Formats: sequence, structure tokens, C-alpha cells
Amino acid sequence: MKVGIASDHRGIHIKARLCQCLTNEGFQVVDEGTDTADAVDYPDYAKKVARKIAAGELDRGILICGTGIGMSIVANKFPGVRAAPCYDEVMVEMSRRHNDINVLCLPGDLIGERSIDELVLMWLRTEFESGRHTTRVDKITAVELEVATSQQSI
Ligand SMILES: O=C(CO)[C@H](O)[C@H](O)COP(=O)(O)O
Repeated sequence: MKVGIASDHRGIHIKARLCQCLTNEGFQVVDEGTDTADAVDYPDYAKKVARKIAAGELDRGILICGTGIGMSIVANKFPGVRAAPCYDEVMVEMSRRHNDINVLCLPGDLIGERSIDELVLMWLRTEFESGRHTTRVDKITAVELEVATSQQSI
């Protein structure tokens, strides 16, 4: 599985740790920065990963900012991206089982470095349940198409 990862300045320590962990676990990791503590703007990094998810160049994405919120707002602008901020086991598990999210947005300010590896591995390994949830995820895609093709009727 090919996983893209990016963070702003508030997530660099978690990103570095996750790159190491995921590589050790056999995932193909694409690191899109940032790599220093210099302040950057999260939209510039969210779009690097989200664009590649939309283009089918990555299977999953992980984005880290202070809260995960800004990264998710940007990522969800891209067609085919389903991104959400998650910070505990329940959110992470349900985001895969029910929503089939393909971009996990993590709050660098709120999440402990020690628990992050297990949380992300759980997210990468949890399957979408399909069934009734497929109908709903398909409706998300339909809404996306509606919005893209008929802006004036919204
Ligand atoms: O969480 C974030 C966006 O959702 C950002 O990481 C946060 O807004 C950056 O703030 P600052 O410039 O004060 O470091």
C-alpha cells in the first residue's frame, strides 16, 4: 500500500515517527514535507497529498496539523478524497468501517506520540464494512459530481 504523508510545523515530530514506523511495517511511504519547525501554511501541504489521492497515485494519505481540522478541510476539496480528523481508536476505526475515509487527519497538538503508531496502523488495516455503507459512500460521490457539474443550482 502506498501512503502519502505531510504535516505543517505542528506535526513534524509525529510525521517523522510515522514515516519510520510505516516503512518498518512494509508500507511504501511518500513524504511530502514539511521537515523543519519553520511555520508553514497547512493548505500547501494538504494539497500535495490530496492531489495524488485524487489522481490515484496514492492509496491512502495522512495529514497532520495542530488539530487536523485545516488539513481535512483542504483535502476534502479534491474529488474522491474522504478525509476526517480523528484522534482516538473509536474515531479511527469507524472512519474506515463506515465512511471508507482515505485520508486520516491527525491533531499534532492533542495526540500523544506514544499511541500514534498503533492508531495509524489500526486505520491502515481496518477494512470498509461495505453493505449499507456503500450506498452512503456512493451518495457522497454523487453529491461531489452534482456540485462539480451544476454550481448554479446549489
Ligand atoms: O491546526 C491547524 C489548522 O487546523 C494549524 O496547525 C494551526 O492553525 C497553525 O497555527 P500556528 O500558526 O499558530 O502554529
